[in-house]
Amino acid sequence: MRTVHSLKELRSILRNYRQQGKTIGLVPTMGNLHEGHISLVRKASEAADIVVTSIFVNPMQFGANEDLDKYPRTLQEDQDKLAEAGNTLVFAPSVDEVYPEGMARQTKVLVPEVSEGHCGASRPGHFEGVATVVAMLFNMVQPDVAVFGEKDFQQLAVIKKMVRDLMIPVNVVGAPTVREEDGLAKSSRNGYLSEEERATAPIVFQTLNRVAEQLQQGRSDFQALEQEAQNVLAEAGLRPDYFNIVSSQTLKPATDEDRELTLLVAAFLGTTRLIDNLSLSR
Ligand SMILES: Nc1ncnc2c1ncn2[C@@H]1O[C@H](COP(=O)(O)OP(=O)(O)OP(=O)(O)O)[C@@H](O)[C@H]1O
Ligand SMILES: CC(C)(CO)[C@@H](O)C(=O)[O-]
Ligand code: BAL
Repeated sequence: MRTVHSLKELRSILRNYRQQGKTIGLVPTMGNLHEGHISLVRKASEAADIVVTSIFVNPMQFGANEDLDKYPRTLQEDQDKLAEAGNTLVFAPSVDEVYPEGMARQTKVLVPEVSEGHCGASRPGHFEGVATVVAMLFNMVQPDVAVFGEKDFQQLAVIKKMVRDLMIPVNVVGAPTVREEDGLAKSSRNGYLSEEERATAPIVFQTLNRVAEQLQQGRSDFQALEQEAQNVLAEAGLRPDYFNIVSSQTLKPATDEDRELTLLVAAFLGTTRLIDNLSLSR
């Protein structure tokens, strides 16, 4: 497995693979890899001949008061895990390589409707940063297939919409959320949790499951359920950001007609912001 830092080198290696008729899979990440990321690499390697994992902590998607500076950067450990998982190439560009003119750039990718609400409301500009860098990664790597985690449900919806609207020739595939034994969704940010916070964190997935059960038992007073869920989280010591019951297709508030529902949640535990989601049919 090789690691490259420059776009020039990346393109030259990929040109070679393409000439050999190989298909290319891309797994975009911000590094500090865990089993969730590795499951995406495995999925990509089933769908394509060679797998490129990008590791880039993208400044454009972080808000001014967010954790850009403290976000864990662990390239050596990440490389070891990727080599073991059968990854072919790591692309780990510097900020200057991706943004040679700095952050005051002209061209941005906006995916308005699907970026509204949920994380889009709490993190203004976040999905603009995500869509822009993912569009750039698609142009840099020109993958046949790209794999993203369902843990970031709204992000996956934004990327799918962007690809359709801009007719980017890539097959975007979602992969299920990998969890700890107690149900907590694996996330690089779990590393910020104190021992006590880590013990509390599974309440997020437990609450998703409890609300899903109630929906399946026929409850359809969505707003009351959302409020109850927020109360449960608050009583456990979290600060809920949102708990929204939405149509899985549109991510708009659920209506009685919707059969496929997704529960989206974000909550702070201390200063750490956890997100999770659960989809159900009824
Ligand atoms: N537990 C997980 N299961 C499956 N995919 C995941 C999981 N966690 C992250 N991913 C996916 O990995 C890709 C890279 O995500 P990222 O590097 O932000 O990881 P993360 O652990 O979610 O980090 P963060 O804590 O910053 O949200 C995304 O497509 C994301 O949805
Ligand atoms: C898709 C992504 C790599 C873009 O920076 C990031 O948002 C992430 O890690 O989910
Ligand atoms: N996992 C999504 C990237 C972010 O939180 O910035």
